[in-house]
Amino acid sequence: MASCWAGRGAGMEPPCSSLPIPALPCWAACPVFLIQVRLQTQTTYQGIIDCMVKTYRHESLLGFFKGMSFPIASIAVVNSVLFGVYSNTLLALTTTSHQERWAQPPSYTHVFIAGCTGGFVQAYCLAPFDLIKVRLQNQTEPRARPGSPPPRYRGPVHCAVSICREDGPWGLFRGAWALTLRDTPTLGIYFVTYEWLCRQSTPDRQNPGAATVLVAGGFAGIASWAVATPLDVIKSRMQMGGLKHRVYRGVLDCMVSSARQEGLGVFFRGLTINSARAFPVNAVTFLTYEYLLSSWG
Ligand SMILES: C[N+](C)(C)CCCC[C@H](N)C(=O)O
Repeated sequence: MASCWAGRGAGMEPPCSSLPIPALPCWAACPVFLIQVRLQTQTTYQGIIDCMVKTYRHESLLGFFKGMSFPIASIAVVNSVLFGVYSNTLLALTTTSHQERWAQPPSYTHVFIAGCTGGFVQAYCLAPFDLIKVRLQNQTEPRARPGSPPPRYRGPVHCAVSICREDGPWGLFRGAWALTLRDTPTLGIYFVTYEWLCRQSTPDRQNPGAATVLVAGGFAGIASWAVATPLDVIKSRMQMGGLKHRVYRGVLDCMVSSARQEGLGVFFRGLTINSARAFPVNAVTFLTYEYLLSSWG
């Protein structure tokens, strides 16, 4: 069996099914994504509970799952790009193979550069999926209730086609620059936090155990979301530009006018809910990554 799981003592087995693991936390995380996006882009809610109650009253339980089928389908692709670019950049920078990664750990600078590179590349793969998710999640119309005005987008494909028709194919990349600014440095921080926590809690040159990987992955997610939230707010607002929001001239314009109108607190909207979601999602993500690396690497 894989090297990562080998040196950890008798009875330590890798998880039996690795690929389907992220599916469950992803679906469970849908309502959290929806609340986060609405809190960040709409001013009608007083907080998490208020947003949940209003969404439930107006759109029923199904309302919480709006806009997620498409991004969930894309998660495998986006994560493969991120982790693939990250580990290959690290390989190119350090010439240490995956198997020797814990015995000859790369420097934190190399981990940071590889994380930033992965973040930069994945941002452009993620951009169209994320745009569609944000647009659909911001539709507050109840589903198919006779007599009520129809929502602007009927589903992810209709949303993509409408954006292409209105703004051309590049319209699918609206907000992509803010997304790149959000993900490039914060994914560097993500991988550095993970590596640091693993190394702190594992004896020198040994592979981290499954519990260590889960905890380190969870905290890496929280740390990177804590830093990313201000730009996440800006990204979501720019993606909504032209719909419920005014069109911003750029990232800076969006930052300045949001802060002027709503105060500095605007940059931390969705932080609590993001962090609560980030722990389990990223714990499972890293466990799956380590398992796959050790069995294929
Ligand atoms: C860089 N940024 C903070 C945006 C995301 C970092 C973690 C990515 C993970 N797929 C998640 O959804 O939590």
